[in-house]
Amino acid sequence: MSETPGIVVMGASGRMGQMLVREVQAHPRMRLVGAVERPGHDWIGQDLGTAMNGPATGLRVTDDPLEAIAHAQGVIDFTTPETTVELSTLTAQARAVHVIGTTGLSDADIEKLDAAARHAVIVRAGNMSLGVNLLTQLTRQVAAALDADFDIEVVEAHHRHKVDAPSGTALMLGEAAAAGRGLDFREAYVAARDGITGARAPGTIGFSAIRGGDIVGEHDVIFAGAGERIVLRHVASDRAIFARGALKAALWGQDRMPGHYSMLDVLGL
Ligand SMILES: NC(=O)c1ccc[n+]([C@@H]2O[C@H](COP(=O)([O-])OP(=O)(O)OC[C@H]3O[C@@H](n4cnc5c(N)ncnc54)[C@H](O)[C@@H]3O)[C@@H](O)[C@H]2O)c1
Ligand SMILES: O=C(O)C1=N[C@H](C(=O)O)CCC1
Repeated sequence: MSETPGIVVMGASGRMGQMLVREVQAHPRMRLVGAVERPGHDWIGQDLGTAMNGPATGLRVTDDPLEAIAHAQGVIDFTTPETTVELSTLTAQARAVHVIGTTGLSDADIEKLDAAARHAVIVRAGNMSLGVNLLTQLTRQVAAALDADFDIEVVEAHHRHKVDAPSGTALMLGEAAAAGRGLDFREAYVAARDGITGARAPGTIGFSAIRGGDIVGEHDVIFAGAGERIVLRHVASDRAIFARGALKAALWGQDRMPGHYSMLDVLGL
């Protein structure tokens, strides 16, 4: 294992991309060796530091992931499902650890990631923060402890630019609740209610999404019974929590066998 693995940040100009660039640059045991953006983006060919309105870094932003990954040990990828799936074959060929924060992946996308993970390490989570991963474990425990008289609802809120719903975090929490209660997640899942919906079906897990302003990410798991209600809540106020989790995953993955891992593996939860 390299003492200071070379890291590529995909989607370097994005909300998470810029946060990741700063965190990797500040990390004592990592080197930033590449920054990738989509073809046609304004930043392509520019010095990364200058593009971020700071001092020059000597690293040019590229639209060629293959070139960027060639000398990297880790790739941190918070982009789009299409980009993430395409990238997974390149990271697998390069045997680089692929840390995936991208959400909105379909089942078919995840199957493709599983195939890539036969050759290299993938660490993927809809939320890379310690707090949310701990909350998934608490959610599972509470769901297991309460009987079916407590209805389970997941409510999430994010900024106005978010393109997928329910959030990756909400899905993680819902899956944990389903596992705790012994439900089939797909059968339990109810994501939209509008009009005359009829009374709440027993054994379901409902999802509601709020989008607005600059909300970083808020999640409530509600267990609503007769006469009482338990609410498990996580509030993110700084995207750095996601970036730091991703860096931890990139380091953790360096001496692992190929496989498709989660943040629970990284954090030992
Ligand atoms: N897992 C987590 O902890 C976590 C936390 C925050 C965000 N996310 C997810 O990360 C993703 C990105 O979120 P964001 O808010 O940073 O979005 P964003 O739109 O600000 O950033 C995405 C970046 O990816 C770039 N991109 C798109 N296609 C590309 C390609 N082919 N090659 C290289 N770059 C490409 C875009 O140009 C953009 O700069 C979303 O799916 C979001 O849900 C996950
Ligand atoms: O800003 C986003 O987009 C976020 N996406 C993740 C999700 O879908 O849960 C994590 C929180 C922020």
